[in-house]
Amino acid sequence: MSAQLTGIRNSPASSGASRDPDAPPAFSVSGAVVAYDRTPVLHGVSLDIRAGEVVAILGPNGSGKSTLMRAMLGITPLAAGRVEVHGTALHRFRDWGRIGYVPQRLSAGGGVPATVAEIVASGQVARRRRLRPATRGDRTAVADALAAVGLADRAHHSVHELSGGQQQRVLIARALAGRPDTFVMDEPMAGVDSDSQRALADTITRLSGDGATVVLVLHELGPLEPLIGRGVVLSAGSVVHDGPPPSPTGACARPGHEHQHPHPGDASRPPALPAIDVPRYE
Ligand SMILES: Nc1ncnc2c1ncn2[C@@H]1O[C@H](COP(=O)(O)OP(=O)(O)OP(=O)(O)O)[C@@H](O)[C@H]1O
Repeated sequence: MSAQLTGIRNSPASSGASRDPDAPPAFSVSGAVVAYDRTPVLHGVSLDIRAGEVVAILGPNGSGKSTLMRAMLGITPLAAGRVEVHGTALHRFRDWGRIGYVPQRLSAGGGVPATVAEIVASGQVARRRRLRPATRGDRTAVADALAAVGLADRAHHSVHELSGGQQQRVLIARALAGRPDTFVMDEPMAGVDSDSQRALADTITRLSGDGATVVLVLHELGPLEPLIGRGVVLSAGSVVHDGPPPSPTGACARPGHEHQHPHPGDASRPPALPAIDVPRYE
């Protein structure tokens, strides 16, 4: 998809707002606590993400990255704390057309038979008025998004015919098709080949240049490294670093390092700046 991705026309619908220095943070999280089965997995996380900022959420497996993203979008309820989205308390926020969410892979289509184009068009629902049929502009946006991820020729295929990496690209296209100005992407590079990762990085760079806010869960910065000035590192449900993304160190810096295990000394290490995962995508 590399050459095609660079041709995307996906100017965020509200990029002007994102460039407004007086705009409220895209996300303001304070004291967020999330518990599953009464077991807390986020312990009072606080962070602001400015409109127009590109932020990587980093940390070991199970540290709470996906949970934080889902809590920021109201998908997972807070046990305590508060989230505001573009200046509005989450429970009052209605402008979901501004938000493009790329969940972790393999939820595209679920068990329902759906074509690639249908899944991508579902990304426009929040922007459409009820019962309004798709306009030519809507169809163009779907075609542009599919071209951007190199799947234009798969529009009418069942999503179940696609590989895991292609399904991931469908989820990214779905987010692009709604032309949001705020992207929340949970490991968008996972399962995507390295050429496509670079092309996707070009798209995210362009979206950022247009003023979009981009929050990404990443295991490694990879081709996005030049774009990411801020890394928020979670460890065991708490923020242990918020600033320039720390470099992977030691064995964790080795290309292809699998992070499915605790590091020696993890238990005793002070929660200062843990080594960053550099796992290999399958
Ligand atoms: N729906 C759920 N029900 C119960 N426990 C959950 C659920 N989702 C996540 N957890 C647990 O919450 C903790 C944080 O999980 P989470 O997926 O947010 O971490 P993560 O940092 O995104 O991990 P990974 O890098 O492996 O995706 C883990 O211990 C996980 O097992």
